[in-house]
Amino acid sequence: MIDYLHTYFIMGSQNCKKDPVETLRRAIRGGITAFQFREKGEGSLTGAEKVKLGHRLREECREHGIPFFVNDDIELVSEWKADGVHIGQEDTEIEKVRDRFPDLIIGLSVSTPEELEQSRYELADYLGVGPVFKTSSKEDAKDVIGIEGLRAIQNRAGLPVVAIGGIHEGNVQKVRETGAGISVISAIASNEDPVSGVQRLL
Ligand SMILES: Cc1ncc(COP(=O)(O)OP(=O)(O)O)c(N)n1
Ligand SMILES: Cc1nc(C(=O)O)sc1CCOP(=O)(O)O
Ligand SMILES: [Mg+2]
Repeated sequence: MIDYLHTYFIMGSQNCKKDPVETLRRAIRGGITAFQFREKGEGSLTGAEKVKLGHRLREECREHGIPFFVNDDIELVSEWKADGVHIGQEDTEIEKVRDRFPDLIIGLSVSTPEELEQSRYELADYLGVGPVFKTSSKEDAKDVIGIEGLRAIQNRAGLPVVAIGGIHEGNVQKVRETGAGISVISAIASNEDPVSGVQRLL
């Protein structure tokens, strides 16, 4: 595993109980190792408001040495001087992203061994694999793959993997045992106290 994948927090304002900048600040205090800005879905910001919030979250990450990832939108990579981007199977093709940003950290979503084989996954730096468990944070989530599904992709890919989907303090140990990193939205963003939300995952 790459260090930054250990405890990877994903969030947009639509996920937060409190102010998003304060939520990220607390998550950083708790010990997250990477952050992805995913402003997406019902209640999310768009346009100038999204760009402005992205700048504030990016600044928070920079101050604390936390890698900042953009979800989906490669047009905002340069605007925010992001460290990386995370793309899925339905987003901009990885070939195009790698051509345009040779030095960017690129994460690619993979849900099944078949998807893996059909992807140019060797162009990615890491794979986001899931949903490992049932999630309510992504409307169009694919079928749950479980720990076995996670291991099947890990064994084939030979790339660092971060697991995603429904990970919380009650099941995190099973995921940690696979050697994958963990990425979460609700276990931190929906926690009344994001500091302890992170610490319970560590
Ligand atoms: C670390 C990580 N893994 C997987 C995803 C999901 O990406 P995608 O399939 O493109 O879905 P959206 O997040 O864009 O709805 C992710 N964002 N991060
Ligand atoms: C953004 C995302 N991608 C997934 C995938 O399976 O690719 S599951 C998911 C949502 C993760 O949120 P939570 O930690 O609240 O379940
Ligand atoms: Mg996507």
